[in-house]
Amino acid sequence: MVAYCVVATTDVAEACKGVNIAVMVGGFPRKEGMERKDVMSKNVSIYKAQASALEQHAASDCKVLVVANPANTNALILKEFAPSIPEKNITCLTRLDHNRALGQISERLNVHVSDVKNVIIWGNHSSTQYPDVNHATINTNTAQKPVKELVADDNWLKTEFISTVQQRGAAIIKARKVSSALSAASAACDHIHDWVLGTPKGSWVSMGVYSDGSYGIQPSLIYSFPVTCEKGDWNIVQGLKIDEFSREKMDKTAEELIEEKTLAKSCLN
Ligand SMILES: NC(=O)c1ccc[n+]([C@@H]2O[C@H](COP(=O)([O-])OP(=O)(O)OC[C@H]3O[C@@H](n4cnc5c(N)ncnc54)[C@H](O)[C@@H]3O)[C@@H](O)[C@H]2O)c1
Ligand SMILES: O=C(O)C[C@H](O)C(=O)O
Repeated sequence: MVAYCVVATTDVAEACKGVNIAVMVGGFPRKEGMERKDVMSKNVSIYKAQASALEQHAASDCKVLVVANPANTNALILKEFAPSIPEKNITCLTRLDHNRALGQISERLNVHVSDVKNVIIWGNHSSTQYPDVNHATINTNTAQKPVKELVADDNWLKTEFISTVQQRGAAIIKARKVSSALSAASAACDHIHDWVLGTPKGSWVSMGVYSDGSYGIQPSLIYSFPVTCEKGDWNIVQGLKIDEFSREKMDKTAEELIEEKTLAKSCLN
């Protein structure tokens, strides 16, 4: 028999005691008209305190998923102030953007969302993120076909598709006056599920992870990459061909993360 027990507490030490998986949703959320980095100073101090609590009280193998915005930079602050948690155990949520990209393609092609795979979200969970379908495929009855070939509209893929995914969070806030809830929770479950149990063979997902310099992205940023997961570990998918259009978009979102990192550091002083 498995015994479940929920501890509801406002004591951060008690909340972090012995945890193996920490999903960090606490924070000051973005309101209509704000960019995610506008909530930086409030969240930097929250993440500094929560990192220290995890550092002191969490299990040594604790896996951390930062959801609260600005998610990538909050995760970076958390990493700085929880030095004993391995850097591979600190991630942020871009799976929501990944799922949104799958959803846009599935609608466009009128196929089931589970038949679309290997989209990529590069970079920041912000309006500079780069949703990339260059390597994405669709399962048809007979074969796997490239999304680019089936959509057959490069202009749509390079403009409306990208901006719809980039702006989806803002569109939800405009419509609801609060940020996405169920889709974000579902994406957080997807992220942890695949991280712990593994990604299906031949598929990857997007996760915000500590850059090791792959694809020329500056190390020491939390940047969203395509990853495969196995036995509780993620690995960045290597060797994907990057064209000039993608390179520019990937660098632009990295630049924003470098700016956020500088801003976050200035908030700490
Ligand atoms: N990465 C993503 O894909 C994604 C998706 C949806 C929402 N978000 C972000 O997730 C966060 C939560 O969103 P929400 O709609 O649930 O917001 P919310 O305001 O309903 O919840 C935030 C919670 O944080 C708590 N909080 C405030 N200060 C705190 C502190 N110092 N320590 C601990 N907790 C504190 C608040 O009491 C509140 O319960 C926001 O930052 C939002 O922007 C991210
Ligand atoms: O956009 C936001 O601030 C909320 C969330 O990050 C989202 O993408 O829905």
